[in-house]
Amino acid sequence: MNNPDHSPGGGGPLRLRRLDPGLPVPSRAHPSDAGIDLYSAEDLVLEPGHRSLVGTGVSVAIPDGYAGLVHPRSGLAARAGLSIVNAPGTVDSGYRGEIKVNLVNLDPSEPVRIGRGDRIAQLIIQRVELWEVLEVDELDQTARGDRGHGSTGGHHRLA
Ligand SMILES: O=c1ccn([C@H]2C[C@H](O)[C@@H](COP(=O)(O)OP(=O)(O)OP(=O)(O)O)O2)c(=O)[nH]1
Ligand SMILES: [Mg+2]
Repeated sequence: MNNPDHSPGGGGPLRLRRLDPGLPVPSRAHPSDAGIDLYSAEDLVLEPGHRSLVGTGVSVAIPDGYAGLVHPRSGLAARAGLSIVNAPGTVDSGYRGEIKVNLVNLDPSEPVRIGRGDRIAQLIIQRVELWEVLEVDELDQTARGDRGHGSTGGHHRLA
């Protein structure tokens, strides 16, 4: 359902260059979708367990204070086992090169065929805070302290 209150927000529009004019301009499938779908600039076959850095044919100028996150598409993940090695990939605001996607075939037996012009990933623009790092001698005390990685239990059914 469309949210009547949604607004473009942020510093949009996103300035984008097509390095490959043979591909469409990336867009959202629905106006309020979080992700802008990115196209593959290449034809390729990914064997099970293999990966490839795939061009999208676009570069963007994301304003400082924002980042682009390159997320997998859930349909391709469910149908074919296609994912992204470094999901979500981070596109820094200062980056002006081609956005590339490190695709991986996680299916144990079937190859994945990707055609030029297929939508292989989605770019989500998010605000980020550019905090400085301050080294200190001690951190404040908390109830959790240094306990993590399953310390609260609940994983007894998993091996
Ligand atoms: O999925 C991705 C992730 C990154 N990049 C580009 C944009 C990003 O700004 C740059 C660097 O990414 P990152 O900082 O994740 O990689 P790194 O290994 O730390 O490289 P660098 O030393 O260049 O920062 O690579 C992509 O095109 N696709
Ligand atoms: Mg980096």
